[in-house]
Order: sequence, then C-alpha cells, then structure tokens
Amino acid sequence: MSAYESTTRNDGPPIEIRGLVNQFGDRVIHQDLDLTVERGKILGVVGGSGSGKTVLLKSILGLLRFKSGQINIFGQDIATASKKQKLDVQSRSGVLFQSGALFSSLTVLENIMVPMAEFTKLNRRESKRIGLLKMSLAGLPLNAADLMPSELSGGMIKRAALARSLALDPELLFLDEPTAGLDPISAAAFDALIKELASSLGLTVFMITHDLDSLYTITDEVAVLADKHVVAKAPPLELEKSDHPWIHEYFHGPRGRLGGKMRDHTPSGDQES
Ligand SMILES: Nc1ncnc2c1ncn2[C@@H]1O[C@H](COP(=O)(O)OP(=O)(O)OP(=O)(O)O)[C@@H](O)[C@H]1O
Repeated sequence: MSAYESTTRNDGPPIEIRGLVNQFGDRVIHQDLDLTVERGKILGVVGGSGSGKTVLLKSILGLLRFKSGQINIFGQDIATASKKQKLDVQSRSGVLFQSGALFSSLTVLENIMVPMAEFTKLNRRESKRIGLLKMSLAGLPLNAADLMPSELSGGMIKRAALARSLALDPELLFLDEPTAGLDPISAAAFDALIKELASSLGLTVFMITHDLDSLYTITDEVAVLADKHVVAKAPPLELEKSDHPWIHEYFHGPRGRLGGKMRDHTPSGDQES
C-alpha cells in the first residue's frame, strides 16, 4: 500500500532514538543520544552551532550512516530496514530543507509532483490536481504553479518546498530552520501556517530552528542538543528555568527572549519611581 493510500498506522512513536553515536574520525559528535518524538507533537530542536543538529537530522533521514545506536521511525529500525521498508518510511515523511532544495529546472507545480511520481501510481492529471491542492494548503497562489524557482521570493520558495513536503500526505514532517532568511512578518506567517497544518493534518513535526519566536509560538516541546546529546526536552516555558549553562544563556543571554524582555524593562536614566 502506498503512503498516499495509507491511513495512520499505530506502530510506535514516529521517532525513537536510543544510544546514538556519530563520529567523524576522532571527533565525536553524538554520544549516547536518546530522543523520542511522540505522535502529533511539534518538537523544536535547538543547540549551538556545530552541536550536531544537521548530523542528527541526516542520521534520522538515512542520509548518513551512524556509528552505533538505534533509530526507529514508526517502530522500524532504519539501520536494518529492507529497501521496501525504507521506502515506506520515506513515503510517510516529508522534509523541508533549509534552502528549499527545489529543482531549479522544474516549475513550482512540477516540483510538488516529484514525490508523487516517485512514490505513487497517480497519473499526471491526478498529480496535478493534488499538487494544486497542496499549493493552496501551503498558502501559494495558484498562478505560481508555472513559475520557476528562480522567479520566487524567499517566502514563496519556503511555501513551495512545504507544499512538496506535503505531497504524499506525510505523518511526519522534518523542517530544517524553516524561518531562516525570512523577515519577521513572513516568519510569523510561516510559523502560523505550520501550526495550523500540523493541527489540521495531525502531523508530527521535528523542527530544527534558531528562531526563539518559533519555539514559543508553535512547539510543544524543545529538545536541546549540547555536550553531544539531548540534555533536556521540555516545553519552552519550562526550559527557561533550566540551570544548564547553554540553556540558561540561550533564554536569558543578550539575544534570548528573556534577555530582551529584561532589556526592554531596564530603566535607562529616567527611572520609574
Ligand atoms: N560529513 C562530515 N564530515 C566531517 N565532519 C562533519 C561532517 N558533517 C558534519 N561534520 C561536523 O559535525 C559537527 C556538527 O555539524 P552539524 O552540521 O550537525 O552542526 P549544526 O548543529 O547543524 O550546526 P549549525 O547550527 O551551525 O548548522 C560540525 O563540527 C561539523 O563540522
């Protein structure tokens, strides 16, 4: 049964990682990393530059061979999965890469139709109809269907890539810094779109982000990557209270939201009495 025909199957958490180790030469990136993402939740993933967020995403997506540990997607151990099982997992997942990763020689609609050609037996007319539906879900005007990626704004590229990631009605959506490069208004609109889609489509979302506003607005929980593993996983309002040095700095440092709030309320010269 293709993903397109499938209904949600009840088979283990969408993502379950145990004892993951990733290493390049002598350099250990992940050591005994554990992480579970429950069905229907939006998980934000944060961590300093070089903490291994992208390596983690690539490991989960099967784009990188990890040294040891176990990654189960929908209960399927991806290291031992057969080709058919891997295809099944892939067809139940959508990925929005940071750059959008659209095929530059294809129109917007053709880009969105690629996964359908790859994973389903839908004919071109049906794929087109579904592609247009996904465009509207992602908030793209239908007259963008025939545009080339080079003709799109940054925000439209993200929406086209989002439409493509939704092409197969995924249960699990991976987002790599979805609001990076967007102005604050477009970023807020994109956040709202993700939240709305996740709720209406019942998606589980794994989202790498540096955007504090996104964390507070749309995530249920945030996993923090530091010291080579997940040091905390909790709702943002709970994480604020953590005394882990990196987490504290993240929320309370000069670029942190709370740091900003404190700055806003710090009297400068004329003080309130
Ligand atoms: N293929 C590779 N070969 C060798 N080292 C790699 C490879 N891929 C990643 N690394 C190293 O692994 C570490 C983690 O990289 P990663 O891209 O996952 O960080 P990140 O948390 O996503 O950072 P950023 O927030 O800056 O994007 C980095 O030090 C990087 O240089």
